[in-house]
Amino acid sequence: MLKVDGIEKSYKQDGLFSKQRQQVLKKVAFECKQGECLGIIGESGSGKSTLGRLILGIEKPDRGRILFEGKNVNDRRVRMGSISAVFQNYTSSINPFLTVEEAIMEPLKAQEKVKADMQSKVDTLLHQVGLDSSYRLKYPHELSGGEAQRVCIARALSTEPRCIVFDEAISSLDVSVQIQVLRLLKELKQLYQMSYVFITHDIQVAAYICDRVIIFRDGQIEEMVPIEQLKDVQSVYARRLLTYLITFQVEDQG
Ligand SMILES: Nc1ncnc2c1ncn2[C@@H]1O[C@H](COP(=O)(O)OP(=O)(O)OP(=O)(O)O)[C@@H](O)[C@H]1O
Repeated sequence: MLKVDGIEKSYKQDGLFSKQRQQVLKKVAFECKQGECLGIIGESGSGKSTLGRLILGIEKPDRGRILFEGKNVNDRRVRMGSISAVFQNYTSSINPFLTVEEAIMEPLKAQEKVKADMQSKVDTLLHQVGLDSSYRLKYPHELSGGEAQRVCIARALSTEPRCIVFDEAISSLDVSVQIQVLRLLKELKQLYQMSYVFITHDIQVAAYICDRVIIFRDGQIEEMVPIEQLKDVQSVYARRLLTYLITFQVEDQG
């Protein structure tokens, strides 16, 4: 369904006259199957978000290609309505001047797919993310973090995408809200048979929702494992990273 084929990406390094480029992604290749949740775990700065932006077509790779159902995501028509995103920063993801209803309908308007029964569609989406119709006319500043992120999920679902990229999408929520949202995402994935690319630094979250994970290191795939084999990763780096993340999370929660 989603095929990342040998992509490379570099950015110009800081400094007005610098000609040097930082190679952020190096020959990254993998596939995400239909209905699969593929986790991307890696250290800060390893290139996870860059990879997410390339999958979403927000930026283009220097080399290689990303195919969605055999077609290049560089073409807006290929990704529009088919690939959605939910980012960490839910407050800035929603236009503060739009009501919840308008925010949810925004992607459909962009697709010129606004229909007469739009209100019932908004109600259905709100219901699916655990919010009732009374939220329709609220503004983002009237929502809690968890509610705002549910609205972002409803908006991402509005076009009935076949793939959603989550970039640290639940990291800033309280742990209890994280669990609710994760349950919700699992149910929705099953309901719509969607694929998820789930970028996270949280190993427990990955263990809960992902079918497979890619351990990312310095812009490259270090290892790719089914979630049930996560504790058996082979490379020394992957083992160290996982141990570090688990220790960090346990300390963080204790
Ligand atoms: N638009 C950009 N211009 C220049 N450099 C960039 C740009 N975007 C990312 N980078 C650099 O690319 C590297 C990878 O960044 P990226 O945000 O993809 O990492 P990450 O793994 O998502 O990190 P984090 O977990 O902290 O979000 C970093 O060194 C970053 O400074």
